[in-house]
Amino acid sequence: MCADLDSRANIEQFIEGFYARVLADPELAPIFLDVAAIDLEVHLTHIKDYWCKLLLGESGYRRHTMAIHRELHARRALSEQDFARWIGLFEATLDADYAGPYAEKARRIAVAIATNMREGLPG
Ligand code: HEM
Repeated sequence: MCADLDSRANIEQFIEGFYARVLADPELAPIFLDVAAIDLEVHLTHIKDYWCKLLLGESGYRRHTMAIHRELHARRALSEQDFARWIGLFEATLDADYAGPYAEKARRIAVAIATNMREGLPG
């Protein structure tokens, strides 16, 4: 049976699965590992808090996501194709193991934020 994204434990597991795919992607992985040179553990903590805020209403995440992507975009332009890949991997992770109202909410939010983010970046 598929799990829903209705608890922190399930959201954390989903994010681990999503990042396994992102960091195995030949186009997206270098943006995280070379351009941003993330500290994976710190980054994953932020991402997990972010999705727990969006889906569960938790208040742990208080950072300026758009400004972070604007800075990133200035160093390495984030293209339409990059966003399509990001969404594709997000949805593939959902479709493999998750189902239910929270999983569908995550899908809708991810697509909406990706669209807004893309439209909010210059060029
Ligand atoms: C082309 C698509 C995307 C790429 C390549 C991308 C890449 C990145 C990278 C490299 C970072 C780390 C930046 C740094 O620490 O300097 C980051 C942070 C983050 N991204 Fe994205 N991103 C994309 C789309 C999205 C979307 C659509 C969302 C939301 C639905 C999102 C949410 C976040 C969050 C919450 C952070 C953490 C920021 C923090 O440190 O607080 N990203 N992203």
